[in-house]
Amino acid sequence: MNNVPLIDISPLFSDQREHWLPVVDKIDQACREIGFFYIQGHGISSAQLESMFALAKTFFAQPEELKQQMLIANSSNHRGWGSAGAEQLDPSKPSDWKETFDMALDIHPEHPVVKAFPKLYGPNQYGVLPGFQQQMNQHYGLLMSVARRLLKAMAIALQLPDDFFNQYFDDQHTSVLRMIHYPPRPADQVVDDETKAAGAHTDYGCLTLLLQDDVGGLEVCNAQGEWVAAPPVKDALVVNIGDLMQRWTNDFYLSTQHRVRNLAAGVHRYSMPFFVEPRYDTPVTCIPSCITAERNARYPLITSGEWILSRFAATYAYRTQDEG
Ligand SMILES: O=C(O)CCC(=O)C(=O)O
Ligand SMILES: [Fe+2]
Repeated sequence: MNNVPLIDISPLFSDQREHWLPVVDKIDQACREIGFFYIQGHGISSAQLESMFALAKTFFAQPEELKQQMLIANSSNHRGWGSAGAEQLDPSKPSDWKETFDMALDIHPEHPVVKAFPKLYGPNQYGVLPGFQQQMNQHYGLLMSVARRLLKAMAIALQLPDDFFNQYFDDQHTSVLRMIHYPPRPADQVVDDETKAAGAHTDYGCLTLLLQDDVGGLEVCNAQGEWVAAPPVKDALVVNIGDLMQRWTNDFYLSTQHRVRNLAAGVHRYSMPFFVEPRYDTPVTCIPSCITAERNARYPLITSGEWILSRFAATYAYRTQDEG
């Protein structure tokens, strides 16, 4: 597959199962062949998406000292603001140049689930921007309802009960809404052809729903190892499979590498990935329909939370320091 397919998911709003099935097939095919697809007809309005870009611009334009008060490194559960350059280990080889903001379900520090798993659950850090908390939470809810339809479609495709995945997305799921700002690099940074705005990686969780602005630069590595552009499509979201879903499906659904090309001088880019991740104690073990005559189960049982934390530890220096 040398392009990222576009799927109209509006039939997933029907309560008649036969309307779902053609869309289920398209999603299933995209997940197996490239692990990436665009969705249209997802029900989130153009005005809502525009308002989120406006919010991101206002948020990241706040003074540095206000953003410092929401520093993600001060959060035990990975919420808040991360500065551009925080992960800059070798200044002669500039890597990702982006600032970020992460939020998820906000759970009181005294709640038992926070006591049990303090690295994934707990409060958000929103700062002081008026209306910010409310708007982020509203958008989080809208994205989660799109994700639930996709998870149901995948359950149908994989011959599971309709709510198989959604049962793990109750009031303790760990999905994260992230806003990203790629600012222009400082003039003294030396960049070469290999420098990317976001280096090649796979996502950790089940699915990612990405909203990107109209700058472009997102690229996806297809099964033949070729980098394919995933340019902005107005009002569409880009959906991709993450490592946890690849593992759950015994490598039938592909968690595909992707990256963002380095930006032209002076250009700002904004994007918003929504990382769809189930509750911590979700048992992830090979789905029966993904065991075939040619393919035994490839991975032992793991909980979603253990998996996500192991991937975090490999990525964020500030987390590994205190984890030894
Ligand atoms: O900014 C983008 O378009 C992609 C971001 C991404 O892949 C990620 O944050 O995982
Ligand atoms: Fe990603």
